[in-house]
Amino acid sequence: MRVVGLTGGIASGKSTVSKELRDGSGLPVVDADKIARAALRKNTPGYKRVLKIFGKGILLPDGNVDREKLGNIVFADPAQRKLLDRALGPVIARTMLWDVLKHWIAGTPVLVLDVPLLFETGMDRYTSPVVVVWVDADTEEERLIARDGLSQEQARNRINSQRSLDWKREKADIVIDNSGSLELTQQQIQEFVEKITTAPLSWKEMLCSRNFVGSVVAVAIASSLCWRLCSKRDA
Ligand SMILES: CC(C)(COP(=O)(O)OP(=O)(O)OC[C@H]1O[C@@H](n2cnc3c(N)ncnc32)[C@H](O)[C@@H]1O)[C@@H](O)C(=O)NCCC(=O)NCCS
Ligand SMILES: Nc1ncnc2c1ncn2[C@@H]1O[C@H](COP(=O)(O)OP(=O)(O)OP(=O)(O)O)[C@@H](O)[C@H]1O
Repeated sequence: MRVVGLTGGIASGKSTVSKELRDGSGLPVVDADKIARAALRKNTPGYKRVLKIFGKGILLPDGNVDREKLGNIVFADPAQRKLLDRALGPVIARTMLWDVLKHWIAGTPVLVLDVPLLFETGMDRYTSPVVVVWVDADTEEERLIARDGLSQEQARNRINSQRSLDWKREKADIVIDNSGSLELTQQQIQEFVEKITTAPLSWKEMLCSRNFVGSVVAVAIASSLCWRLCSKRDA
């Protein structure tokens, strides 16, 4: 299975690109933001861990986490953000791993992991190619403010809580420049989909493929059975 990493900055257009990959090209996408949202749902283990750290002050009257309030706390203070990352990181990582495994078992040929913190968490080591959705800094800030109704300070805090988009761009295998129109972005997506669905498998992808692992396991079981039968017969 080819596991493609999709990342970028906050509001750079990852969801826009991943929606196009899913709906336009039929590629399955594992969405880390969606998993993170589920991990904070009321009374889940993630919710309980976060509540222990941040206290009941981050709750809405109905007991759900006030995401805006928690966001304002963690994006204004790196130490608080680290606490949240430590509480939710393992829960998110476990769910993602499980999702990848399900796709591997089902024989999915190409899977996209949409992970905002792909580089920051080191997950880029397990994905290839790594696709970075890039926009210039002014456009990123404008789109973030327009989408989430944030003040400029709130938007800057959120942007600065991640590695810069230019740094991510340097580390990318493929860059999608989403500073222009959606049509221009769609053209780039089509070119990249063509590349990832037709490129031959690397040796790492072949070693991890379901068929290869299946064959190794089958040979191991068969030789162990043979060995047992032969040693019984000789005894
Ligand atoms: C702080 C929270 C409650 C704010 O919720 P809110 O609805 O305002 O934002 P949302 O979840 O839609 O995230 C928007 C974007 O913020 C950025 N972001 C989210 N968490 C982090 C983080 N810990 N560090 C840096 N950037 C982050 C991402 O680019 C993400 O796409 C929420 O972001 C959260 O629970 N974050 C921790 C989980 C996490 O690390 N998510 C990223 C998955 S890799
Ligand atoms: N090419 C584009 N032209 C105009 N607006 C765009 C373009 N691409 C995305 N947008 C808008 O910019 C905003 C941010 O895009 P999107 O939500 O896809 O970013 P994201 O990287 O997934 O954000 P986050 O990191 O917060 O999850 C959205 O309101 C989206 O509609």
